[in-house]
Amino acid sequence: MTFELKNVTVTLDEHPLFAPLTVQLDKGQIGTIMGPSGSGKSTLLAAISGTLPPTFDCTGDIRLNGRSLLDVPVESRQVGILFQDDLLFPHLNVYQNLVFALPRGLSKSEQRERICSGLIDADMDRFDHRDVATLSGGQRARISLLRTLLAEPKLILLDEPFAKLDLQLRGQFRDFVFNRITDLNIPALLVTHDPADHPDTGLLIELETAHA
Ligand SMILES: Nc1ncnc2c1ncn2[C@@H]1O[C@H](COP(=O)(O)OP(=O)(O)OP(=O)(O)O)[C@@H](O)[C@H]1O
Repeated sequence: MTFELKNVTVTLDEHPLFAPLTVQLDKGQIGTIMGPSGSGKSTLLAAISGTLPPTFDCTGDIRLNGRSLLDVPVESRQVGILFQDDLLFPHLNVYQNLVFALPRGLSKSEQRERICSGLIDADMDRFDHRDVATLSGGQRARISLLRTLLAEPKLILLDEPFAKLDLQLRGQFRDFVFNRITDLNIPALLVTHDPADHPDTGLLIELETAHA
């Protein structure tokens, strides 16, 4: 199995935030995590990406492509994250924002080729020198996704990435994201409050409150 959570929960002062979770996702499959506010959805994503604050502990096992991630440092996990706030660097242009994400060791021409082909794919081929502050919400969202994908993640985590987009843009961007995940053939976990975000072929995962 490509991605597995085995009896995973996150504890704060030894109290579990949610009931132990077991999930399996195959390549290209999207798991939609739903649950009440404060149930631990974002904290679970932080445990998977390796960015859990030290006040929390993670128990159980998290496996990606056959190996446990628990002892793997954050920079080696190959887990990409997309948030509802895009976190683009405001003082850099589109190209400069994207070049940061590329794997190390590429030549300048390889960097340019990957970025240009990504921009064409995002229907933004002449935007490389644009100041990110001048982009529309939908354009920012696509650049932000592109930045996540250029890092060649083996798993992608989506923390309410559609929440701030208006209804029409939301549907378009959602399709764009799901198509890229299918093309890359990597598993993805999506946190959302909107059942409409759940793809028909996806796996619905409900976070349940832990019993005392
Ligand atoms: N750094 C922290 N220190 C202490 N408690 C925290 C910290 N971060 C989050 N929490 C608490 O952990 C719990 C889970 O928070 P989390 O953000 O994961 O919930 P969520 O399910 O993503 O919520 P929402 O749907 O509202 O975004 C909450 O009770 C929250 O207050």
